[in-house]
Amino acid sequence: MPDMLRIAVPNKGQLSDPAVRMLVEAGYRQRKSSRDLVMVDPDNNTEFFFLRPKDIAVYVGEGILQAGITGRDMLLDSGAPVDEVLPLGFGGSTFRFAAPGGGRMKIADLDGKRVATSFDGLLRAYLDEQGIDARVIHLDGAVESSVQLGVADAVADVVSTGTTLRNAGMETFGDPILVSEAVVIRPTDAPEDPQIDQLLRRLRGVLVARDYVMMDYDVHAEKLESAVALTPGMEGPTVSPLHREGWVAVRSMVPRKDAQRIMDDLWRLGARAILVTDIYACRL
Ligand SMILES: Nc1ncnc2c1ncn2[C@@H]1O[C@H](COP(=O)(O)OP(=O)(O)OP(=O)(O)O)[C@@H](O)[C@H]1O
Ligand SMILES: O=P(O)(O)OC[C@H]1O[C@H](OP(=O)(O)OP(=O)(O)O)[C@H](O)[C@@H]1O
Ligand SMILES: [Mg+2]
Repeated sequence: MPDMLRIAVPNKGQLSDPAVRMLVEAGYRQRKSSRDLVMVDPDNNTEFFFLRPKDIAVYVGEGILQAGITGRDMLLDSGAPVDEVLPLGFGGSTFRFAAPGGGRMKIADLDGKRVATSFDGLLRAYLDEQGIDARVIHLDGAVESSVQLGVADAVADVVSTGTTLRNAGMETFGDPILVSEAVVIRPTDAPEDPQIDQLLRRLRGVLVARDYVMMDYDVHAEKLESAVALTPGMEGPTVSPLHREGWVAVRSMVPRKDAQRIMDDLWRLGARAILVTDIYACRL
């Protein structure tokens, strides 16, 4: 038996629940209480450590844990020797500048100003790259209040819906510094690991099961080529004979978001008995 795989999972914050949900969908056991710090899953020879999202890159970078789930923004902010190996499609956000009256500001206006953030590493790197000489004020959270309270002139912060900024009377300006989402990270130059490959295959399977549905339909053989052009599938659809002269049954994966439009198009083409079902799990 190989050593137990050790994986870091966010213990709180925006990424915690969706990360746990995804691991459960991938067949892993998860903690019962939000106070548990460690959870052993003997069936999968895996141990999960519940850690602060910002610390996860540090643990993985030190090689203590073989992989972790964190935000791309946190990974880059940490400067730890870790690589992003799989984007996970949740925890989507942008990292942006904002200030009162930001609508009329440019990034160059930050020269000589104070900018508050919880992501010093990211912000400093960006300011240096842009050649802007601003003072970085580190805050642990609730950064949006800093301007109103007079400790900063602008902020660089995580923006999702923009509600928090709006409520603080601020507007974003400049291009986003970074577009982020939850990602799986591994130590830089980590060796091949069959257990990690299996974890990643399972997570990719969850992503596909979420994004795709299975579509079945019957169509006249004469229309098969046009129908298949609408539902090309992953490696070509399965076509089986029907017990009805001149007709075939087709089965193909289609993107979930396009399913209704494809059903309409197939119907117009003369396809019938069009069925859509969820994919519970998959390995492609
Ligand atoms: N409102 C949001 N919507 C989506 N993703 C978000 C949102 N806020 C933060 N994130 C993302 O979630 C990740 C974790 O951020 P979160 O704010 O939960 O951690 P945190 O507040 O710094 O954690 P803690 O303060 O508990 O250490 C980051 O990658 C961030 O980009
Ligand atoms: O654009 P919005 O949809 O309003 O979301 C963005 C806010 O969400 C996060 O805060 P969180 O709730 O994690 O609090 P924190 O300041 O303690 O990190 C982030 O730091 C922003 O403040
Ligand atoms: Mg937060």
